[in-house]
Amino acid sequence: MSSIAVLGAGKIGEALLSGLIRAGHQPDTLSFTERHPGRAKELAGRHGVDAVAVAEAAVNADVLVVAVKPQDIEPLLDDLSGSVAERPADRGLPLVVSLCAGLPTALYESRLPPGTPVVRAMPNTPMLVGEAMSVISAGSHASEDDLSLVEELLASVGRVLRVPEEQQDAVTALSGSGPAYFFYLVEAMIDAGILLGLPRAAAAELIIQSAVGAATMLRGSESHPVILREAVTSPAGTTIAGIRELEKHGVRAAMIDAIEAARDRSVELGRAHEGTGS
Ligand SMILES: NC(=O)C1=CN([C@@H]2O[C@H](COP(=O)(O)OP(=O)(O)OC[C@H]3O[C@@H](n4cnc5c(N)ncnc54)[C@H](OP(=O)(O)O)[C@@H]3O)[C@@H](O)[C@H]2O)C=CC1
Ligand SMILES: O=C(O)[C@@H]1CCC=N1
Repeated sequence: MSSIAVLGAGKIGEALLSGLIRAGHQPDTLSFTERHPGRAKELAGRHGVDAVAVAEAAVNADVLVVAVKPQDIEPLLDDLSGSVAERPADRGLPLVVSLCAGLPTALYESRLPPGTPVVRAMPNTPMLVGEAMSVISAGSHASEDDLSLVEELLASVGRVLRVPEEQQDAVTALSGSGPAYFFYLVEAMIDAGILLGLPRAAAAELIIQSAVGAATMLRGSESHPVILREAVTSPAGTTIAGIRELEKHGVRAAMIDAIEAARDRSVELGRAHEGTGS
């Protein structure tokens, strides 16, 4: 089994560690790096995984998963480029997997030793419960074996799709950020229940179970979401009265604009590092 080091064990890095352990990866094949000793200790205790220095991970791990904020990538790349170059020849180059929104594989390739294989991956937080949607793209030195290894790794915590790298900003907006939009809608619907006088716990149970039921129907059905929605929408009934308000408030257009803005931000995060390569 490949040894995997997660560089930056924040929200998504910890979700990955936790998802991999849940999926049966042995904790002694995993490690992570963190800037704050307190957080490193807490995580090591929670998951039974070793906290290591970036230089140690860069020399020893087979796979380096980069999970820092895009704004923090420059110092990490500086550290990595020196340390990866110090790997013993018989270890070969590590496979670098970037989870960072917006950052192209070309950025890593321009800063790491020549030939370093890089895969860009965009997972999402449902990997915590084995239901991630992860999307992967190969950089110019990543082989089919590299891509398959990342696919296998991420398949242990959810579903995986391959796309050409130019689609990754759109992917980031749709499935990377997507869970946040569902959580936002659920929050808003629970608030509506409170407005209508239901206890918060009851409103939450009604909406969460409805979300799980709707998601299960979407996954299991050959039907388009429109057909499923029409089946709920009775003539002169309650649902159409609600749908009319959603249309009046431009909720569909707002969702399209929101996802377009997220895509644009992903592009912008990548552009911030243009010209920093050697
Ligand atoms: N959250 C999500 O749903 C998803 C996030 N991503 C991507 O994952 C990346 C991380 O996001 P997220 O987990 O939300 O962010 P977090 O800020 O929660 O996690 C990043 C972690 O990396 C640490 N860190 C920063 N620099 C270093 C370094 N040089 N060495 C070791 N640790 C370091 C940070 O420490 P400190 O606290 O000091 O900043 C922080 O704990 C981003 O690039 C994001 O685009 C991708 C898919 C989904
Ligand atoms: O908000 C972000 O930038 C990250 C990337 C996708 C989900 N969270």
